[in-house]
Amino acid sequence: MIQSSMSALRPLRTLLFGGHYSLTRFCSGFVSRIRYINKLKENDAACLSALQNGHIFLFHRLMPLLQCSVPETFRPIALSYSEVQSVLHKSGSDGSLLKESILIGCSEQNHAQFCLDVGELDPAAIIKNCKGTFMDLRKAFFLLEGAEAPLVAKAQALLRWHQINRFCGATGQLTQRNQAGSQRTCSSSSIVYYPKMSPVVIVLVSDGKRCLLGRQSSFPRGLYSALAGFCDIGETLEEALRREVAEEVGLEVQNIIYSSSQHWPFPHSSFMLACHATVSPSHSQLNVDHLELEDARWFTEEEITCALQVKAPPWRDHRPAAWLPPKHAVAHRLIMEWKEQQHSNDTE
Ligand SMILES: NC(=O)C1=CN([C@@H]2O[C@H](COP(=O)(O)OP(=O)(O)OC[C@H]3O[C@@H](n4cnc5c(N)ncnc54)[C@H](OP(=O)(O)O)[C@@H]3O)[C@@H](O)[C@H]2O)C=CC1
Ligand SMILES: [Mg+2]
Repeated sequence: MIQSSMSALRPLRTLLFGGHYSLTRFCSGFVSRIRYINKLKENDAACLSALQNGHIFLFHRLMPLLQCSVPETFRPIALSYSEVQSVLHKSGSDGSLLKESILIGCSEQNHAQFCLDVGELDPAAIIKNCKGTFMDLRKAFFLLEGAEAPLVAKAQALLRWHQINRFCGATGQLTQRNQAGSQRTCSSSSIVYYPKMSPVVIVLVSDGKRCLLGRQSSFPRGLYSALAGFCDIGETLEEALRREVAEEVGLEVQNIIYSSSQHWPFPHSSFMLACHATVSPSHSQLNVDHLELEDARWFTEEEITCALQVKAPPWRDHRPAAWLPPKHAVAHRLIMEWKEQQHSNDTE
């Protein structure tokens, strides 16, 4: 089903070193992969050839095709070009759809990776032929392991971006994509459009002994998370963060410390910038804006430890126990970092 890594290396070597590659140079895997992806974005013919030797992840109306190996363990299915050709053929398509595949990356085994939305075709035939299932990303994202969740999220974000950027905002004309799908151009206005992410700040506020979590009414029952909000045009990260906390809970934060970032596929494609911040205990009185948040409250370390043990909301309880975002979410990372910090404070 999956091509051997040696055969997939050939196009990469030829492209980078014109066939006279040096093994020593080639062995710097990370740099080679990055440059390979960059070449594929610039060179349509090379990208088409990489597609013929690459791995393709199928989606149906933005739902990834997943295979369940062990109960509750899902993986995206990597298909070869000929396998997708055969699947399309069996679904009554002539295979020309394959050219619409979008480049998403390059595996550590040097397979160029692509995604393709087959939303026009009957999903039942594809599911039967691939022995998989198309699953809503909101559910799939949390069932996938390690590096596969961000890859699937990136693929879905790119597919969505292409679906909603078919026309130029200035001329109303159709835009054309390059083969990699890394940009779209309007031939009439010459405007080049690139895939976009919306910057979002997310912050775990601490008063020294407790951390602040909130929930929107749209969250699953009992789920609490760090405060988050979209950056306005012209704002710095720090300004957006101070504004969001002031708007949502009426506090003025200090000591902003950057933690990490992540691409987040919801609601569309967000670039989460995660930070820690503090307020003094004497200025920790909350004034929650209930138009934005259903609830916000301070959690002790003990309460956080309990909440981390709740795996899913206890549906029958009238007031369900609080539970926290899963490991994939940068909010989870902020909470774990805060917990560690509490321990190092105790041992100082
Ligand atoms: N990865 C993680 O750990 C976490 C991720 N998140 C993500 O952060 C995102 C932002 O948090 P949230 O509290 O909802 O944000 P906000 O507090 O900014 O509130 C969301 C509202 O902001 C308005 N808005 C402004 N700019 C945009 C934009 N570019 N795109 C969409 N809406 C915009 C919309 O209002 P209107 O509808 O009135 O136009 C929207 O309903 C969430 O979508 C969530 O998925 C949140 C918590 C944890
Ligand atoms: Mg918010």
